[in-house]
Amino acid sequence: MQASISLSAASHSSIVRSDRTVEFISNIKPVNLRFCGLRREALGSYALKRPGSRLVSLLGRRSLTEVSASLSSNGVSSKGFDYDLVIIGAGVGGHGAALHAVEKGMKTAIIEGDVVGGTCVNRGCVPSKALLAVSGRMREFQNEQHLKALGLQVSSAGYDRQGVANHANDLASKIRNNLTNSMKAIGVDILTGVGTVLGPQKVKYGKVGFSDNVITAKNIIIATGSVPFVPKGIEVDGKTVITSDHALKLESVPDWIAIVGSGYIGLEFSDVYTALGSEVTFIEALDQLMPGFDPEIGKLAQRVLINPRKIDYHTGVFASKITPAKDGKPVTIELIDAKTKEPKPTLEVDAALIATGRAPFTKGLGLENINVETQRGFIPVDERMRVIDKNGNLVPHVYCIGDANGKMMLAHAASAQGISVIEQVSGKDHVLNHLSIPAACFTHPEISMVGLTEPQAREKGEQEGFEVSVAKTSFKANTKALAENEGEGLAKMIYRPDTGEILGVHIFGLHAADLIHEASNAIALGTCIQDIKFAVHAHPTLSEVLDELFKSAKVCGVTSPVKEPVAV
Ligand SMILES: Cc1cc2nc3c(=O)[nH]c(=O)nc-3n(C[C@H](O)[C@H](O)[C@H](O)COP(=O)(O)OP(=O)(O)OC[C@H]3O[C@@H](n4cnc5c(N)ncnc54)[C@H](O)[C@@H]3O)c2cc1C
Ligand SMILES: NC(=O)c1ccc[n+]([C@@H]2O[C@H](COP(=O)([O-])OP(=O)(O)OC[C@H]3O[C@@H](n4cnc5c(N)ncnc54)[C@H](O)[C@@H]3O)[C@@H](O)[C@H]2O)c1
Repeated sequence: MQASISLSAASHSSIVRSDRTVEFISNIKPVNLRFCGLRREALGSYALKRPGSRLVSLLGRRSLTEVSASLSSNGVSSKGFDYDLVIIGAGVGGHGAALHAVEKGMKTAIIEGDVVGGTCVNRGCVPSKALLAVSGRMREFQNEQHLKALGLQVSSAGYDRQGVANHANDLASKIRNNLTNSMKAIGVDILTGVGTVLGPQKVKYGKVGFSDNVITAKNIIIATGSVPFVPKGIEVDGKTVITSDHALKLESVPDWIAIVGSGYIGLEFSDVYTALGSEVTFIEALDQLMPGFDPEIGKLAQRVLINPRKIDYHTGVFASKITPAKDGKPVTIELIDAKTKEPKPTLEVDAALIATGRAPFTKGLGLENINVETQRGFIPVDERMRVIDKNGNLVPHVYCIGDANGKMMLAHAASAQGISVIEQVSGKDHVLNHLSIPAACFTHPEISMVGLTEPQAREKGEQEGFEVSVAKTSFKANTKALAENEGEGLAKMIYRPDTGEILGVHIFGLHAADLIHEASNAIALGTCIQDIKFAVHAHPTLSEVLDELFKSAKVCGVTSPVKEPVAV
């Protein structure tokens, strides 16, 4: 990206928060702009033409000179402190908090003990989605019936394992660089080493074996994330018994792999491995596969994502001991019944992927210095991410966000929690509604959800004395889905018929991960069904699945507040 003349390099880039915004900056070019010179007038005139843009909101509040000055430096710290904010951990949570803090004028530092980007960028969302992009195409190219229905002929589908692995690795490097540059450009101090809390406003950091640096900060955010959880008795060798950290490198594609745990990681990797030719055996401790999903969606997902594929499964069993392959012997998996603890027949497979959840990473953090005890490893926080000590009191000026607090182990939740904390420390009370945060599993087709499942909603309804209704629509009636020959899918909304409040939405089908946002935004903004049902959707699009869903809900006897018509 190029620097501007009237705005400094730092200030120009400071507007960059995501790839989309980078594009937006580049898109300014046609409006009176000669790169690499983003002239003041150009920026001003563009800003006026695009109401609602980030530039307009910045320029609307302050003069361009002020914006330029404040954006080109990383704030000035409050009196008596080295920084306004120190963040421990430069994963997506820490990154989201850092960017928002600088925008709010805070002098900010972020401490990272390993590589910038944390789990999501280096060992999670990013490389896994690169592998899933490949598995989606392989699946399509191998599906003769599907191709025939579209009138297509593909002679044969194949892949180069190292090429696929490189795609995942290259994507992670690219996003890691973007993340690092976005912080450097706005002057966030990226400090290298392990961070340890010395007190509510004091942190040390440094490389092991070197002398420590002590810094003070008005506020501290702990954002140290998580690592794979490996149950007792399971020996990981990184080759034949692996976690997602190893699997993402795709060093091999085993003929037969057991996946222990059928949550997000297990399910996404089953999609990757079966598309690349492996046979999969699921081992799941609970009585059903995908126990975290809405049961009806889970059932449909099993019918489409499990049963027709080379996948078998054992539910209600624990993997009590797993021994890696050695001296020509296969991987052995000893199983016990999850309830009775009776031994079950031992499995012998080529490899095993352990996908049994994640453990918070709080080692060496110095929590004892602020009188904090973890709970099952997680750092206890209240609804504002304020850390709670072992006596139940709030630790002043210390917050914890992301996987380390265990509220919702998702990348965008970590980042949203970080932004929420910054809002609070800059004087605006803010509580994040976790029931409005969407989640998605990127299988083919995808699964997405927001809010409560049907059983959770019914339980809440019983406790609080309200009725619960369910509306459903199928992808089979959607023109766009049928044009793509992808009519297998269901959208389901759980709602209150008395008020029109949306309690939860679950989608299984093509691009479900993108479709969920209309519902999650409605929940976040408190939009009721009787209002959203009049919103117009372009035809033919998959979004009409949700349009149908909203229209098919039966909200009784409620009228929304009358809104003044908006003149256009
Ligand atoms: C295979 C896989 C796929 C995933 N896919 C998705 C997905 O598609 N969508 C989604 O929303 N989520 C996904 N997740 C979950 C997502 O990756 C996490 O929720 C997210 O990374 C959490 O962010 P965080 O900032 O809390 O922690 P992390 O990303 O784990 O970052 C924490 C950082 O802190 C550093 N650190 C730790 N201790 C210290 C210390 N004492 N001093 C200095 N630095 C320290 C670590 O090195 C790390 O860089 C996936 C996870 C996995 C494993
Ligand atoms: N697309 C996404 O958003 C995405 C993708 C991957 C991971 N993640 C996040 O990463 C986290 C970890 O994912 P995950 O799939 O490892 O965890 P998970 O909690 O989603 O699923 C773990 C599964 O393993 C089972 N299990 C636990 N111990 C077992 C044992 N000894 N034997 C047999 N089964 C056992 C559990 O019953 C559960 O079904 C999740 O919280 C998720 O939010 C998100």
